[in-house]
Amino acid sequence: MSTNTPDPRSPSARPVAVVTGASSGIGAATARVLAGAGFAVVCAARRQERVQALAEEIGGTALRCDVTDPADVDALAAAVGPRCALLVNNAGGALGMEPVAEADFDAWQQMFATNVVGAGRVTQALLPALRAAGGQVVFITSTAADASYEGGAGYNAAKSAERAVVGALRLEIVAEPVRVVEIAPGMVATEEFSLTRFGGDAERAAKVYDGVAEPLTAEDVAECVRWVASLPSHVNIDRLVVRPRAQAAQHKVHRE
Ligand SMILES: NC(=O)c1ccc[n+]([C@@H]2O[C@H](COP(=O)([O-])OP(=O)(O)OC[C@H]3O[C@@H](n4cnc5c(N)ncnc54)[C@H](O)[C@@H]3O)[C@@H](O)[C@H]2O)c1
Repeated sequence: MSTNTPDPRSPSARPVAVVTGASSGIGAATARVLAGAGFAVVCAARRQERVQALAEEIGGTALRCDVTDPADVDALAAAVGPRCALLVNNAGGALGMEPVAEADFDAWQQMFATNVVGAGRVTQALLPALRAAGGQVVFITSTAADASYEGGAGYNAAKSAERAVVGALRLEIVAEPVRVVEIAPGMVATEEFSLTRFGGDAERAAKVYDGVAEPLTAEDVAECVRWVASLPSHVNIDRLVVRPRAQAAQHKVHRE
C-alpha cells in the first residue's frame, strides 16, 4: 500500500470502497465518482504508478493488486481492514476478437482468470469486511454476457460465467446484509479496452466504435455504480443493463 495516502483501516467517517482495475477506464472513473460521493476509495490495480497518481488526485489509497494473484488479493484484504462498504469488481476485459477457429486459448484462460476467478477471489477475500459493514458488491459484467457474436466466444463466455457467479453469490448470502448487484454495460468508449480487445489495432477498434453513434462513457457507468451504492439497503437490484441508446448495430459491426 502506498505510504502517503490515507490508510483505510484508520478510524474514519468515510465508508471504504474498493475498486479493482482502477488504473484506467471504468475503474478510474468509478474511483473518482465514489471519492466525490464521500467514500474512502482503495484503488487496486496492477499498474502502481498510474493508480498512485489517481489515489493522490482523489485522496484515496493506492494498492498494487493483480486479481489473479492470491497473495495480492490477500494483501488487499489485509489493507482494507475489517470493514468494507462497497466492492466494485471491475478488473477484466477482452483479449482478442478471433473466431473460434483461430482462437488463442491462453487469452481465453486469461479472460476467465480475471473476469471470473479474479472477481470471485476478491469477493471471497473481502466478504468478511463486507458483512461487517453491511456492504455491497457490484460486478461490472457486460451485455456480452448474454450475447454470442463472431469473434466474441472467449469474452462472451467469460462474462457469462461471471454473471453466473453473481447469481450464485446472491442466493448464497441472501440472508446476510450484503447486497450483490450486477451492472452490465453495453458499449463503453474506453481506450484501453478497445485496444486490448483489438490487439492494439486502433483503426479496427475505431471502426467498430464508429458503428455506435454515441457509446457510453466510463463516467456514465461510474454514475450507475454511485447510484446503486446510494440506495437503501433493503432495495435489491439484480441486474442493471446500461446501454447506449444507439447500440442496435453493435453485434452487426463486430463482424467487420
Ligand atoms: N468498454 C466496454 O465496452 C465494456 C463494456 C461492458 C463491460 N466492460 C467491462 O468493464 C470493465 C472495465 O473495462 P474498461 O472498458 O474500463 O477497460 P480497461 O481496459 O480500461 O479496464 C480494465 C482494467 O482491468 C485491469 N485488469 C485487467 N486484468 C487485471 C488483473 N489481472 N488484475 C487487476 N487488474 C486487471 C486493466 O489493467 C484495466 O485497468 C471490464 O471488466 C470490462 O469487461 C467494458
